[in-house]
Amino acid sequence: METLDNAARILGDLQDIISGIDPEKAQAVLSDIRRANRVFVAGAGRSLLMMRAFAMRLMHLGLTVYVVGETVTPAIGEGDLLLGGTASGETATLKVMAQKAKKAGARLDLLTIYKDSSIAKLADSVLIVPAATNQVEGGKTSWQPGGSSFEQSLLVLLDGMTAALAGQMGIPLSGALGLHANLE
Ligand SMILES: O=P(O)(O)OC[C@H]1O[C@](O)(CO)[C@@H](O)[C@@H]1O
Repeated sequence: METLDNAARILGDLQDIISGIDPEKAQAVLSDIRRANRVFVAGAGRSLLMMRAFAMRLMHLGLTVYVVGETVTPAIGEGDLLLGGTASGETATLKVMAQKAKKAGARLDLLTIYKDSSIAKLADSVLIVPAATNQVEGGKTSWQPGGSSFEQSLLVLLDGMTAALAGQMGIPLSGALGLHANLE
């Protein structure tokens, strides 16, 4: 039962976190995704895994999307969007990517907990995910390790965004898997 009690506690936390997200800011990111020539997603560790999952869904919807760091990911430039996911907003590798993307003329949207973080300060648009980490930094402290509550929130938020995007593009979600990899 301990496992299921913990899972239920996570679901309760997620409910609070998701309901604390600004819907207008979420729509702004969604509009940026639709407007972009190409979308590049980036992050580190488990945050990157969640961004990867979102990239797959954007591909399913027919958008041109790349994961930064993949061998086949091309140069970013004007008209493109770099969408970063980072709990701390301070991860060094993502900061360098953000700086380079801005220099190349791309737009930078960031999903993070901290609006005053150094990567958030570089961003054109910041969507705050009011999760917590296990660091004691002024605000909340999570009972879970590292950025777990942020990472879980990211997956749920981005799946919600996928459904909204599909609706706005007139694509039935149930039929959105036609482009899914057939070599697996
Ligand atoms: O989400 P952030 O703050 O960029 O941190 C990423 C780090 O967090 C982790 O995803 C673990 O929670 C690590 O794998 C990674 O190093």
